[in-house]
Amino acid sequence: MKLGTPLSSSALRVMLLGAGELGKEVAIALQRLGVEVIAVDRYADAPGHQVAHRAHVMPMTDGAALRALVEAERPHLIVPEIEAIATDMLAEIEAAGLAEVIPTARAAQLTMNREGIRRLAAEELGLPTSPYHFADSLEALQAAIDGGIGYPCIVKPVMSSSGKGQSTLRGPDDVARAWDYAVSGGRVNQGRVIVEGFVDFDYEITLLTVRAYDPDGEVRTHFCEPIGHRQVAGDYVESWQPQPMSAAALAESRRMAEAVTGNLGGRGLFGVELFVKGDQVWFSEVSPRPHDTGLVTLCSQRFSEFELHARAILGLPVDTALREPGASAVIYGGMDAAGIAFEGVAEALAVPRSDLRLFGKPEAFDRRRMGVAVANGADVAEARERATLAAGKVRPVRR
Ligand SMILES: Nc1ncnc2c1ncn2[C@@H]1O[C@H](COP(=O)(O)OP(=O)(O)OP(=O)(O)O)[C@@H](O)[C@H]1O
Ligand SMILES: NCC(=O)N[C@@H]1O[C@H](COP(=O)([O-])[O-])[C@@H](O)[C@H]1O
Ligand SMILES: [Mg+2]
Repeated sequence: MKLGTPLSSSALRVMLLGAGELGKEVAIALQRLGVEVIAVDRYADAPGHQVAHRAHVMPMTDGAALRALVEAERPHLIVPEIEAIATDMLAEIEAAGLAEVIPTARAAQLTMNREGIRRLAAEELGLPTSPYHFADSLEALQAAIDGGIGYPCIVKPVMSSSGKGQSTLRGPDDVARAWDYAVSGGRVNQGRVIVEGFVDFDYEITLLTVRAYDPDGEVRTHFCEPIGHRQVAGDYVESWQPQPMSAAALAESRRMAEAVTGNLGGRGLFGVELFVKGDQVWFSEVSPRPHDTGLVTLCSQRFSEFELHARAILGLPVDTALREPGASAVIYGGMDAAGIAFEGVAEALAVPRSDLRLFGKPEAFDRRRMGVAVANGADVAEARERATLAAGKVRPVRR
């Protein structure tokens, strides 16, 4: 893949489908390599729009509109960034040779919908997962729970992320509410949910896994150090790297990550989500792109997950080395308001070895992620303490 000069006839053009906080960092990494970046999202002034060469606003679930934009912009690479895209159209675009989809159109299709990736992992690859069932109605959901999934269990829309539409059910009284929330709260309403048996794990990790070309032209799989994280209501609030693990659990995690990313194919960085109890590991899901919990790599690795993704998709070599222990802590909007301001930033940055990203989202919601604090420490415990302290100093306020 030849790098050129942006905005000239030699430009290498990359289109990001989704331009949130993760896409913003990918755009910056690409721009540092002289790539022309076209950022697309469902709303105006998304974080990635603000750092791209061109910005477009459109419903990415509209296949015809997506194709028209690709034909107009002629990107060399299309990089999905969010779980709400007309992936069947991506397959058509790839088949027509209009652009290359990262990592592949098939991978985007399979991971965009929980059913695709879960059936692949559990039924084709034989990876251990939670027990699960899919349901198209409240009655079918109740029947699946009564038929073996039991309580506690977790219900999620088939197309969603960051915990949207997800609830934990403790008993029969919770079922109707969980169904209503799932069909109204997903990123795209498919009228279909997954119900999963609750896995009683000791801890959960994201294993960032990179498929990248070696100098000899072969695709090789590289692993980052495992990232531990804490989730509240299905959304990550804190992550750290490295997560200590037994040698057996780490080996099993890598085996499962290699199996699933190898099947999905293509090149780029993947976030493989795994649950761990002792030496036992369950596959949960995988993002074929940078992962929110991987924001910690902005401070903990020699190259962040965003730089690794950029390098891998451009066909360049990667280095997944940890630099030093680090942690990240999320800053939420804490209110519903547009054009908010941030107080306490100086105090946050006075925390030793800390840094901050404020994403610049035009509108805040109570539980919308608006920024993140990262910090290093002598060990993970110190890094976590600092990141959480720094995040807590930042106070979103109405202007
Ligand atoms: N079967 C399960 N058993 C126990 N905990 C679970 C289960 N499924 C999900 N969780 C918890 O909920 C979190 C979010 O679930 P999941 O990753 O499926 O949602 P998501 O909406 O795709 O989130 P994201 O996009 O942030 O990855 C998990 O990281 C885990 O903490
Ligand atoms: N877990 C997936 C994830 O973190 N995705 C990140 O959140 C953005 C959407 O945020 P928004 O809902 O605030 O617009 C996405 O665009 C992506 O950057
Ligand atoms: Mg997840």
